[in-house]
Amino acid sequence: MSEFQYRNGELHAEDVALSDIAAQYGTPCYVYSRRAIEQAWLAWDRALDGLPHLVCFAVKANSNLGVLNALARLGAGFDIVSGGELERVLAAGGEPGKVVFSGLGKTEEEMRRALLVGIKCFNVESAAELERLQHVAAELGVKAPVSLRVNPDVDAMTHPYISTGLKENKFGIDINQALAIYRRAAELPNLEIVGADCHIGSQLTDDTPLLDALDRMLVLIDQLADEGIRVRHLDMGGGLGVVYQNETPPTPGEYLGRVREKIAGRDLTLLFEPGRSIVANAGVLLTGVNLLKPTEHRNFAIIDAAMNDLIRPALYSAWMGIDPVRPREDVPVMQWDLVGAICETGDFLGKDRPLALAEGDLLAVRSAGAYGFVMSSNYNSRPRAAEVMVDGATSHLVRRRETVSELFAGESLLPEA
Ligand SMILES: Cc1ncc(COP(=O)(O)O)c(C=O)c1O
Ligand SMILES: N[C@@H](CCCC[NH3+])C(=O)O
Repeated sequence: MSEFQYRNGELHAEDVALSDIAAQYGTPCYVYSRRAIEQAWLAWDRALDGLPHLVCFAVKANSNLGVLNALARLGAGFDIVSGGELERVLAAGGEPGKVVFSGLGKTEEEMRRALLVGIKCFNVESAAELERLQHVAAELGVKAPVSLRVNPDVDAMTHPYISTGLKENKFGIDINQALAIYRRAAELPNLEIVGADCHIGSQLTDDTPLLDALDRMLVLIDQLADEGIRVRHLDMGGGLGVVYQNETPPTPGEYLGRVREKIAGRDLTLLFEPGRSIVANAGVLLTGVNLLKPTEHRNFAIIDAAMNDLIRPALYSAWMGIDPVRPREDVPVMQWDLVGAICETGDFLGKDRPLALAEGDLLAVRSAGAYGFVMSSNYNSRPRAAEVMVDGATSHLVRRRETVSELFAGESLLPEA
């Protein structure tokens, strides 16, 4: 059940009215529900009950320290893709031994830091990265735990920008080359092969491609075993879709039930890296209506959030639900384009939405907990929004709104002539 519900004619986050949050922290503002985040992670964890497993939240989906801290307290693992994400996990109280490091461009410095704090595994995406990791681990005199991220060449049937498991995508090691690169890894003295992994794309609304990828990974694991290379864990990445509009993705329980059948009888620890399915529907972007501009052709509602705050509609033509915080009946319903104040025609959060609007109204952009704030920018020198975590009847500011002077901190004027 959503933690964002109408009560007494007003949209609430858990037990807090969104209008109170807007009054206290201003808009635009991201609002997360701690209960929703916890329930979503627990749904994954409980569906794997009885199997050795670790559910590693994909930090890229939402890296706010408050969000990571809530998950760390549940015992979550974390999937990171940069040194910056590693530092966030550590600052949020995450256990380094539950961190897997994905990403195709790890630097020596990032590898060194991850080895020193003792992460669980490096998901290696190329032969060149393997050699680099060997070199860094040798310098430190340690063994690096390694899994190869395999590109299984399956079509995730999702938006092309978020499909990652096809031969033509830049991610992972071609499944046909995986055996050879595993053999090489087995020869390198400062590497220890611990796993195999893949991630084929995001916002998958059907689990057939995920299960096809699983079949391919199991064949590879058997081939490796025939060569005496034992893989202890299989990491199937993230990718499970959520409902934005009228999609019908499987629940984690349904998907993992099918995974369970396929791996029955195997001595394998299962890892997953869900991002969106943990946080998307645990967050909204709260925004105010700044000005109304009805024209002969379109009706524009200029809101105080823009594509710099939430880029999904502009970047992927993503549809996000947009609801009034306090629905009103004193003005007629009209078709509105909800646009930001940025100088780009692509700066909209929704188009053709039937809404009854007046200046000063508050709107909630739904399903904004994943790939929302993390993809925000300062374009048009706009300070980034605040982030608030609701927990029952209380709210905590988990990131304050940026100030304008922070926008140019670190920049400098030219030297005197
Ligand atoms: C390697 C990796 N793991 C996990 C994820 C998380 O994916 P999602 O948010 O779709 O669950 C991604 C992003 O798609 C990814 O690239
Ligand atoms: N940013 C994308 C998902 C990217 C997945 C990252 N591997 C989105 O909002 O849908």
